[in-house]
Parts: sequence; structure tokens; C-alpha cells
Amino acid sequence: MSDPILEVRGLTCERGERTLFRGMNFAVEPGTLVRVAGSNGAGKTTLLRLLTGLMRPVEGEILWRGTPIAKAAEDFWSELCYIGHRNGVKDDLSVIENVMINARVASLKATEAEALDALAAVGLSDFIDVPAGQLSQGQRRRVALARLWLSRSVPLWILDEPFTALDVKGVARLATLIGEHVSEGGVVMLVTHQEVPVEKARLLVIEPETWSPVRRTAVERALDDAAADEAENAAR
Ligand SMILES: Nc1ncnc2c1ncn2[C@@H]1O[C@H](COP(=O)(O)OP(=O)(O)OP(=O)(O)O)[C@@H](O)[C@H]1O
Repeated sequence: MSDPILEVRGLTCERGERTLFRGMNFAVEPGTLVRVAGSNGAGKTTLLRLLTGLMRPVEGEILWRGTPIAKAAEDFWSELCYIGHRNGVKDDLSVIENVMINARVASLKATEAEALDALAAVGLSDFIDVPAGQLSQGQRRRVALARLWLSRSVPLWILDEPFTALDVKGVARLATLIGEHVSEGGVVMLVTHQEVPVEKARLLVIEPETWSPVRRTAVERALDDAAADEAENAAR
């Protein structure tokens, strides 16, 4: 066993009136796929946002290479690739412009040739000059995910439902890339509602509900399900 590269210690998170989880602990070695699982509203996206430093916990800390992420700040972010629920794709820019700008925002040194290779990897070579506003939901997701093909040297990938809206080929391509990243010593942490089709990876499954001090009532669950449906419809 090697030393953990990522550690979560005593993490407690509240949203609104609810404590989503309390005293969560886990440690992740290099070369691990971490699947964050559980029902709608359990706190999966919230956990990812805490791990990126976009949100602060009520208690506890997150350490990257032994340093709290709040202290490591820019050093930590330079080692992180986060792709959230929203694609961050700009409708009025072309596909290639979106990829180049996303890369620049993430401080990746990507040439146009590399961006074109990434678009070929996600199956969008025929769409490079098309405005993103004319793409389907799955194609938009592919534009956002193209960044991963430019982020092989970035050790930590945090991905919120990356397989959503992808077709069978898209899922297979992404699963292969994730498998390669993990086998090269990277850490990929993702929220997904299905089994991750990545073979032979060291797998850690985290379920925020396991750390929840209070079981949600049926009404709270129904409200969370309704909110998830609404978000899904809005994304279509
Ligand atoms: N901005 C907010 N303010 C207050 N509460 C929020 C906010 N965003 C989310 N929540 C609540 O926090 C809880 C966890 O939300 P989160 O998005 O982390 O769940 P999730 O497990 O990712 O759900 P899903 O599977 O539906 O995406 C939910 O009960 C939700 O209503």
C-alpha cells in the first residue's frame, strides 16, 4: 500500500437546515477510481464541490499531498481538473474555440493540434467549426469532456456525472481514458448512478448517506427527487 495522496478527515457538511454528512473519513491512494454513489439529494455533488475547494465544510479538512487544500490553494488547483454538472460550454463559440478557451482557463498548455486530437477522441472532428449552440446535449457534454484528453498530466480528476447524455461509444471512450489515467497513477473521483465501466481499477465507493446523522423523511426524499427531475429537464 502506498501513502494516500488525498485524505478526508472528519468532514461535516450542512446545507440549509440539513446535516448532509458528519465526520466523514476516507483516504485515497494514487491510482484509484473513487465512485461517489447514492440517491438523489444525498450530497454527492456537494461532496465533490467540497473536494474542489468551491465550498467550505462546517468541520473537518481535506488534504492533498498532506496539505489542507485551503492552504495549498493554487498548487492544488493546478493538479485538479473539475468538470461539473454544467458543461460550461458557450453557445456562441465554435466547438474548437470552446475547447481552446476551456484549456486556457484551466491553465493547460494545449496547442490547436492537441485540441483537434482531443476532439477526434470524443468523436467531434466533423463539428469543429460548428457553434456549440447548435449541438445536441450529448455533443455538448463531449465538448466539455474533451478537456480530459488534454489533462493527462493533471493527477486529480473530479467529474460530476460524466457519462450522462453520452451514447454507448462515448461511454466506452471515456471509460477507457479514465482507466488509463488511473493505471498511470491518477485519481479519478466521480459521481455516477450506474456502475463505472472501468475494468481492473482499484475502486473505492463512497456513499455520503452512510455518514448521514439523520435519515431523510419520505417527503424530503420526494422533494429531492422532484428537484433532480427538474434539473434534468432544464438541462435538456
Ligand atoms: N444551494 C443550495 N442551498 C441549500 N440546499 C441545497 C443547495 N444545493 C443543494 N442543496 C441541498 O443539498 C442536498 C444535497 O444536494 P446535492 O446536489 O449534493 O445532492 P446529490 O446527491 O448530488 O443529488 P443528485 O443525485 O440529485 O444530483 C439536497 O437536499 C439539496 O436540496
